[in-house]
Amino acid sequence: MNGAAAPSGQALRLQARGLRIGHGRRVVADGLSLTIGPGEIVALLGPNGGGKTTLFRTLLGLLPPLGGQLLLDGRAVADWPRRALAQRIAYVPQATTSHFGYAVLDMVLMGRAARLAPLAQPQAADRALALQCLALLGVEQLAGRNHNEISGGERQLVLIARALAQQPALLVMDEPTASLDFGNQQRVLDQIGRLRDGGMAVLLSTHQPEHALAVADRLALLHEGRLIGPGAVEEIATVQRLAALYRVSAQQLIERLPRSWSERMARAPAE
Ligand SMILES: Nc1ncnc2c1ncn2[C@@H]1O[C@H](COP(=O)(O)OP(=O)(O)OP(=O)(O)O)[C@@H](O)[C@H]1O
Repeated sequence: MNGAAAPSGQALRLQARGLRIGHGRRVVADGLSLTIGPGEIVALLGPNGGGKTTLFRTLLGLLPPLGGQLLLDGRAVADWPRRALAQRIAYVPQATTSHFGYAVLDMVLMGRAARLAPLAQPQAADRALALQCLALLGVEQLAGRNHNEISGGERQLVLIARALAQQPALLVMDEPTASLDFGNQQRVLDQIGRLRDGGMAVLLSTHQPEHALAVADRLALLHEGRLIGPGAVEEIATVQRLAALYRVSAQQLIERLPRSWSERMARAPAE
């Protein structure tokens, strides 16, 4: 990773133990345990409605855990001041339009908020960094455009640039390649790999198992309210497990996945 969006320099460890997640009294998943630390990419696969976003929002302190333990560097996430948390963790949500017609550059500058003194305005250096982050995603030409008047894929890239401008130690990305064309999917995956190489921790969800294979150091499956893993990709992604996860036959799964993926899974231990 070049210097533009280098992590803040502090090592980070996010740890969930026996976590129960959900909305109000509605439990979505229970008994979830995972740890993520510097310089690794953990990918999460799961069906629609399986609880990936709910888990991410809980890890980010945006939803209260319904049970279990959630610690950032040994301290409960709920006890971290929001500003300090925002200096450590950035979130790339699924792309949506905003009610306000912000310019793209201003959207990215919002990523600097936790790094500025309270009520301070962004400075030239913040603007330069924001532009650099847009350039990393190949969309610096959008800087002056209205955020609501760009395409869904462009918005996705801008949201990633905003998260990079935050210079987090952990980047949580909810389906970062959804709505991107083939080339931009590849460029975003390459960029995520460079962030990891630069020491950032990355937790991402995807509906494309081959993307997890391409970048993840460890893989987890969120299946019927339980977390399988995180563990080595080959250990976790067996044909049987993925077929059950997506409710297809093993044959359908193998036919649909790229050959590189099915060959790698073929080496996985049988269940
Ligand atoms: N705000 C909410 N209030 C109540 N239930 C919710 C809320 N948001 C999501 N849910 C429910 O929680 C469950 C998990 O949803 P979640 O969005 O976490 O799944 P997901 O794995 O991210 O799905 P997708 O892959 O479709 O984005 C679903 O049953 C969903 O209907």
